[in-house]
Amino acid sequence: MRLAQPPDSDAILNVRHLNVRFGGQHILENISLDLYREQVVTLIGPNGSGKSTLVKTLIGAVRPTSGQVTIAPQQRIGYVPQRLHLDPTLPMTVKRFINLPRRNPNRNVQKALEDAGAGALINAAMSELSGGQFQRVLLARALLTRPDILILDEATQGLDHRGTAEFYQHIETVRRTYGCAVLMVSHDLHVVMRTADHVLCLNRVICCEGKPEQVASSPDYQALFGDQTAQTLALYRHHHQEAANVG
Ligand SMILES: Nc1ncnc2c1ncn2[C@@H]1O[C@H](COP(=O)(O)OP(=O)(O)OP(=O)(O)O)[C@@H](O)[C@H]1O
Repeated sequence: MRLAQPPDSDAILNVRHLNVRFGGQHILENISLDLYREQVVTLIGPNGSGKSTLVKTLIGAVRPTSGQVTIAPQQRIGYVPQRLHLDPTLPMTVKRFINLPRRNPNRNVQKALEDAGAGALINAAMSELSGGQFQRVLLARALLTRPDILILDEATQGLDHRGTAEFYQHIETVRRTYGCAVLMVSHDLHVVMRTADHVLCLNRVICCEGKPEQVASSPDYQALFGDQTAQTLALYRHHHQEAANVG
């Protein structure tokens, strides 16, 4: 049972007893979480477990049936969606896209693109970008607000291993440069184990949470992710052991 907890005043985002129903269906049930400055929290869970719905509730795109989402005053949110479809016949440069719906000073646009690892793409056509380049442009767009909280909904979907690894390197650089908290949905368990400070495993309810290693060895997590878990965890332990031996 999850006990009622008061919001943590050090957190920059609090969720308390959040419930979302669509029609008669309970999609999210009694979700509570805290996000702290510079913390990386990763949300994992099987398909249809409510990850995107939770993210959309946090950014205000879905209204909860009950419960609270509280964001500390003056905290700005940057959001990188799972996917964005643009009409490929629409002639649009990266610069034009990134200035929708509002124009930004050129130096801000260039800086955001550089921070997202897309500095050379400002005059490229959106329709000619690779999947990885496209996602970096979406990241740059989210950075224009200089976010305190960066929220990413499976931003590496469709990227290969290298593209995924590169994208998460940019996220790590961004977290350090902007000092922002990161909340991301990820299916890539290797990335989760390596990069997250805190993992939330969602399956309508939060079925387990904690440091990556704690979550990976939890029976609830293993019931959801099975063998993949054992392999990921073994690799994670191996790397950490090696790092400890070197250090
Ligand atoms: N607007 C909506 N109206 C009705 N049902 C919805 C709506 N949005 C999502 N759902 C349902 O809510 C459930 C959770 O969906 P959600 O997209 O949040 O899951 P997810 O964990 O992000 O899944 P995936 O890993 O496949 O992206 C699904 O059963 C989905 O069909």
